Amino acid sequence: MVTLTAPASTGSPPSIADRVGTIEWAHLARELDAQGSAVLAGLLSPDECETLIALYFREELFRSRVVMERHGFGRGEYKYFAYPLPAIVADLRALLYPQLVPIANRWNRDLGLDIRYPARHVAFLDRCHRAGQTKPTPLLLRYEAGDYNCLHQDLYGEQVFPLQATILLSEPGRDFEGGEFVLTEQRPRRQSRPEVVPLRQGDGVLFAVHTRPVQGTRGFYRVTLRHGVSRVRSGRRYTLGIIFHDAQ
Ligand SMILES: O=C(O)CCC(=O)C(=O)O
Ligand SMILES: [Fe+2]
Repeated sequence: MVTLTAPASTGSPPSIADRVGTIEWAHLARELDAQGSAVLAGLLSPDECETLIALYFREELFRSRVVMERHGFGRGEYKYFAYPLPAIVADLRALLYPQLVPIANRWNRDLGLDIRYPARHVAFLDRCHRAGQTKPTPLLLRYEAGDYNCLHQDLYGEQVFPLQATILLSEPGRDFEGGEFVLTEQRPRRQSRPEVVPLRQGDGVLFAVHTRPVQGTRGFYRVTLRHGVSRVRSGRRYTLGIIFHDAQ
């Protein structure tokens, strides 16, 4: 886990760029290599979380709403932002991406894949758009008591950036109970490994979208990841999802 420096009590919190800049990316990369996920503690302030939750009710900001039960995805709902993204969402997406590119490129090399990612997010989006993936994928999710999110992978076409982020906007214990962020890792010819990632309000979790390399005794092998959310027992839970590829 990487803990970000708490904003000074006077003045405004540091910009997203300053916060992303102070993250110990080398440490985070080791965590991602070891576990397939890593926590960014205190990525957003409580005020920023509440502001993002309030956006959920501004219909004009979104391109679509998905009721998960209708598709067998679980229970609860989410909304995909339309372009232009709200500034804080656009900033997180554009600023986290370049930090993740070296990890993504190394993972592809270790998996024997030819694809490499450009240093800037606009260049990767251009690649997505040319492949017909033009719709924005950042989303807000909302869960109430009894809701959950089935294990899944956020793939939206052949263009895939192999890491993504989810930020918990609600405070566990106060706003909701249950609703844990869960990852599973399926290893070749072995049973799946579950991992629950404890998060507080404002914490982000970075994780592999679909596959990642794991160092074995005879080189790297590929594991398959899925993520989801256990049942919310009470209250309401909101998250912000940042996916770096666009959708068809
Ligand atoms: O609500 C969550 O914690 C998971 C959200 C999710 O599936 C995503 O961000 O892609
Ligand atoms: Fe997801």
